[in-house]
Amino acid sequence: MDPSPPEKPAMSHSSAFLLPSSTTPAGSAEAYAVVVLNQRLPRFAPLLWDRAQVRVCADGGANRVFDGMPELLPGQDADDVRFRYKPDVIKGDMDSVRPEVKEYYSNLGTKIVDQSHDQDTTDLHKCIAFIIENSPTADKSNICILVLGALGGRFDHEMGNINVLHLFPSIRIVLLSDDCLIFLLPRTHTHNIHIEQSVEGPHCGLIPIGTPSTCTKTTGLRWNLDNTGMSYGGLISTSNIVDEEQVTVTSDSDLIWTISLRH
Ligand SMILES: Nc1ncnc2c1ncn2[C@@H]1O[C@H](COP(=O)(O)OP(=O)(O)OP(=O)(O)O)[C@@H](O)[C@H]1O
Ligand SMILES: Cc1ncc(C[n+]2csc(CCO)c2C)c(N)n1
Repeated sequence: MDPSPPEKPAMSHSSAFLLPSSTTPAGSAEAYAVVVLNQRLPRFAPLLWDRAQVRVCADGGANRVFDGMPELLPGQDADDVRFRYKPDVIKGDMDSVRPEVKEYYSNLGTKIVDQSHDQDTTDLHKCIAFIIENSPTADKSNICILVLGALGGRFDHEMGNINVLHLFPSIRIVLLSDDCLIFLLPRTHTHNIHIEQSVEGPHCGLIPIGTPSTCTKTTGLRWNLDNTGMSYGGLISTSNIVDEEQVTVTSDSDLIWTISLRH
C-alpha cells in the first residue's frame, strides 16, 4: 500500500489588526506594511496607518491620503493631519498623483519612485514588489501587507488587485474595503482562520479564482465542503456564513477567502 501523503503545514490567519487599540493585548500585534490605492479610504485607514511599519501609496493613492485623512479625522487640524500622515514611498506610473500632492510629500522626505516606463504591471504590483525588495526580514513569508481601497469601484482594477494575490502566493496580502476583506489560501498549507467576531462576519465566501479545486474540505461554516470540488461554471461558495470562531480550510488549489466587515 502507498504511504499516505505527508500532512500539509498549517497557516494561521487573524484580522486582529482591525481591533481598536484598547482591545489589542500589548505586544500581540503583527507587524505589517500598508499600501493605499486610488480609491476612497476605508474608515479604519488612520488606525491601520498609525500601527504600520511602512506606508506606501500607489500613484493616485497619495491624493487619497492627502484629501481623505483630514476628512476621516474631522476634529483635528487638517494641515496637522496632512503633515503627520506622510507616506514613506509613492510608487507607480505617476499619471494620477496630482503635482502639488507629489511636491508636498516630496518636500517632507517621501521617496518618489517613478516607474512610468513599465506599462505592463499595475501600480499595486509595483508597490508589493517594492515592499518585498526592501523588507529587512530574511524570511519573506513573514511579511504582511494590508491594501486599502482594493475592492469596489472599477472591475478591471479589482480583478488586477486579486491577481496580485495569485502573483505573490507566499506573501500575506490582505485586500480591504469598508465592507469586506479578501486574502489567498495557498494550496500548500492547511488554514486556520480565527474569526474576530467584533469586527468581521458573518457572511463569507470561498472562491477558486485561478484554478478549479477537486477536493476542498472546511469546518466552521454553515455550509461546509466535504472533500468537494469547486469551479467557476460549477459550484463556488458564496453567501456562506461563519458558525464558529475558528474556520479551517484544506484544498488542492489556491482559494480566495472573503469575509464581510461589520460597520
Ligand atoms: N476603482 C478602483 N477599484 C479598485 N482599485 C483601484 C481603483 N482605482 C485604482 N485602484 C488601484 O489603485 C492603483 C493606483 O491607481 P491609479 O488610478 O493611480 O492607477 P492607474 O494605473 O493610473 O490606473 P488607470 O490608468 O487604469 O486608470 C491601481 O493600480 C489599482 O490597484
Ligand atoms: C495585455 C495587456 N493589457 C493591458 C495592459 C495595460 N496595462 C496593464 S498594467 C498598466 C499600468 C497601469 O498603471 C497598463 C497600462 C498591458 N500592458 N498589457
